[in-house]
Amino acid sequence: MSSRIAFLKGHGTQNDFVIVPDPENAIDLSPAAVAALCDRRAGIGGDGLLHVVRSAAHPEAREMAAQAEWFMDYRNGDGSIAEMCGNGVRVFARYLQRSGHVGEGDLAVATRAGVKRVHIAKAGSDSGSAAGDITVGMGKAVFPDGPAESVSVSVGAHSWPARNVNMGNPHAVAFVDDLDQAGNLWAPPPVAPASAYPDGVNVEFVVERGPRHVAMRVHERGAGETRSCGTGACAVAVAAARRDGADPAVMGTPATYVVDVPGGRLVIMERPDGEIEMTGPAVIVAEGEIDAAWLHEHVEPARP
Ligand SMILES: N[C@@H](CCC[C@H](N)C(=O)O)C(=O)O
Repeated sequence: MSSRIAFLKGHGTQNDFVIVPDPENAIDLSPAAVAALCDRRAGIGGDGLLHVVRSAAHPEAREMAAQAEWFMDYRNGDGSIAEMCGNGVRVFARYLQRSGHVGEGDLAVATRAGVKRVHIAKAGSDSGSAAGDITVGMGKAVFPDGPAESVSVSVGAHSWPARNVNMGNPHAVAFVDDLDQAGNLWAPPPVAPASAYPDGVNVEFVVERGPRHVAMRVHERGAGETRSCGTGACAVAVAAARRDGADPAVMGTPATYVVDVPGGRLVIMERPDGEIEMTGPAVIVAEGEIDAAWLHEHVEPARP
């Protein structure tokens, strides 16, 4: 291992990530090392980490290498692995663009939830965002228990019915009267039955803001309360649509929802075939070098 490891820091609607470019998958990023890098006081700080690896060089992505050159090896801030990160994939694409690996336009990114199609808008176009927004084909939402509210979410003595929505990763979406009712979301709010989520769950609290316009707060599995969650915003948009009686498959037209998060705004469109597109910003804010000796202290020793 060299004595310095390059990193960048970026965010999408303030869901922030440490980015570690490692094309040949040569860096030992143990859960402890990831947690150390994401620590906001003793490390760089981030809700999660984007390990940028060539698909051909990663055992979990090799089969996708023909479709997508790059694999987003996503880790939560506590070091755990997640299947997918919607804000992360936009920031991942922005990194690839900034580093010259790809240009504006279309690209494919391999993730643990399959290959995602990404479109990087031309700078200054479309949304008026200086860097150009990024749109991601997020796939279809799955309702493991059907579209009705099948689980419940609690905060203190208060409990709400919630929808179980899977966007590659698990979500529980609860509509509340006021986002303050969610209280402090650093600890995971209890979700029942726990058996609905054997691997843990991301929990979204949602209020209506207007026609096809909602706002949310989120507790992210493996990170605590974050300022945004892209997969969560998609889960919220489809849950809101079903609540409004808007099913694009039945209507034959897309349903578009604006989802406000504490860190900004995401626009989610569900097509009649169920495919969901998410559009939002992605920003690289810094780059630097990690002292490899410091990181090495956090790498778990190999077991005999
Ligand atoms: N912030 C992400 C989701 C990251 C993974 C999540 N915490 C999980 O464990 O499933 C997003 O933007 O989607």
